[in-house]
Amino acid sequence: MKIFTSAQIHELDKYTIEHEPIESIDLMERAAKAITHAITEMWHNDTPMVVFAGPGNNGGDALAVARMLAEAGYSISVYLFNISGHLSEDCATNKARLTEIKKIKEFIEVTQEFDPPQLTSETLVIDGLFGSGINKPLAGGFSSLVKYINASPCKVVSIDVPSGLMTEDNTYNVRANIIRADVTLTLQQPKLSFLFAENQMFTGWQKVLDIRISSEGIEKTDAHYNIVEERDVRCMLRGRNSFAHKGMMGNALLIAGSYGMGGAAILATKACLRAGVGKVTVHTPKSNNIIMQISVPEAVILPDSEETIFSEPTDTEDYDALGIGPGLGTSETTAIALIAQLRRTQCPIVADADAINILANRRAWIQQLPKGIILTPHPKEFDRLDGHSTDSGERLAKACKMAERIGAYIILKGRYSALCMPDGHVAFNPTGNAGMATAGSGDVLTGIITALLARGYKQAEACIVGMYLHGLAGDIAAEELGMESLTAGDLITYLPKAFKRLND
Ligand SMILES: NC(=O)C1=CN([C@@H]2O[C@H](COP(=O)(O)OP(=O)(O)OC[C@H]3O[C@@H](n4cnc5c(N)ncnc54)[C@H](O)[C@@H]3O)[C@@H](O)[C@H]2O)[C@@H](O)CC1
Ligand SMILES: Nc1ncnc2c1ncn2[C@@H]1O[C@H](COP(=O)(O)OP(=O)(O)O)[C@@H](O)[C@H]1O
Ligand SMILES: [K+]
Repeated sequence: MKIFTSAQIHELDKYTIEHEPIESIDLMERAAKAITHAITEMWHNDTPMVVFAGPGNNGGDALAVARMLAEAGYSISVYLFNISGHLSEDCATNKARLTEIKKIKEFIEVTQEFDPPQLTSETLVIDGLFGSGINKPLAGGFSSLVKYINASPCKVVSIDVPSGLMTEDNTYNVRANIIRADVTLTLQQPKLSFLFAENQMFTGWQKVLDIRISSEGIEKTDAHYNIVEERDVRCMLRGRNSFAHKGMMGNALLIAGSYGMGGAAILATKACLRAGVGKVTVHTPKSNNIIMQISVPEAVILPDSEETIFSEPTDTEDYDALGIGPGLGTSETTAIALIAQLRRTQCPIVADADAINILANRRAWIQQLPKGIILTPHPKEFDRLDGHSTDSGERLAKACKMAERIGAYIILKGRYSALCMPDGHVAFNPTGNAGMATAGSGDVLTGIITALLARGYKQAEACIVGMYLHGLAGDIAAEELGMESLTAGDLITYLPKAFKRLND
């Protein structure tokens, strides 16, 4: 699913109006119907409702929704903020339509002074102050109103966007002046900023309402941001030839584990095998040899000459992919070996965890990484690599720049892991859940992506399929076990079911 910027949303609106064709006011009516329907499904008609409408089309939506709810028997008070004396055309039309009907409890047009109504825990506030047209942080009277609503015990449903939240970049926004909604009913597609962890407190529960924006327009518009969908992943999955033998299914090399962190190597190795690789070899310190042999008898172990750390690069000629980093440690010897390893490796690489931490301590090296390398940092690891970011938006922008600059695929891990590609595009992964916030989950992802690379998936596909399968395994595990007790090992156990669900 493409995620458009507010400028693109505005253009697509216009495209739909021209090409469907549909009058602008009728498109607003369609949106309002969808919003009203969603509200009536969630709140009974004995809920007292207060609508706050702004001067633009978000306010227009709110006025149309107020009319529809009043006609459905809800008790509605409406405050329309017309401070500058100018309403958008469709907002003005909806004001006229609203004032024609008798069923509204009260309609107040605020032009100067505003005496806020009491908002009790029974009240539902419908927030239609500002939507995708906001162009600067809220201030003055609007910020006071937002603070008043946020401090009240009422429930809040926001139309399209919580008022005050920018659809993309909130780095310089004033967080106290953004509505904290319980529910956000967003039109057509989630906005980019909804995918960032720190904005969940503003959007609350999100529901996307289809308002039938021109599919032709959507098709024609290139989006930098996409949310991966199951059908995309199904198309990318490779089948198994019935004559397949292990030599055809990829030969993977993992370099992982140090003394005390052998578990990371075990998790990555097991995940690699469960992701369908033909053969996996694990280069790990001597002290892990027996542990590995016992834990993963399917793997070949290549013990390092050192007892407790990775110290010498391996020849990669025979391998189809390298996964490096889980539990590796960051000692000086390991750092030198890692850099030598990256320098001599010819096959596709995924570098995670301590491999990233080592690079963060030697930033000059980042520029020399092999083209097409996959890096899988969590937010802290990325900050170590590229400096502190104020928020997820800034971090994503930096990751995109780095991916372009060094020709890498960077997966910024999180609720919606973001794959930043060298061509500037970003794919967000929708699967996964909070049960996966447990040590070792990332090692499992590294194992999966290494396997897919070894099986011949191109970098972008390996990342997209890998992220999706990893999250889906977590979702199926959570369906059966609940989130609380989930461990990284469960992700491996449920990987077969994830594959099966996608293959069926
Ligand atoms: N395809 C779509 O997405 C559709 C969008 N519609 C609605 O239209 C909305 C967008 O409407 P608009 O583009 O009119 O924008 P908004 O209604 O979000 O706000 C625009 C108005 O707010 C003013 N403004 C912006 N930032 C401000 C600030 N910080 N302080 C004070 N005033 C500020 C602008 O000057 C303008 O008057 C969407 O959010 C949605 O609710 C629907 O009506 C129909 C279809
Ligand atoms: N709340 C969540 N929702 C979805 N996925 C999550 C969530 N928390 C963690 N994950 C996933 O789990 C993995 C955690 O990786 P990471 O932080 O590197 O863990 P570790 O270093 O312990 O292996 C990432 O792939 C991330 O996307
Ligand atoms: K809003």
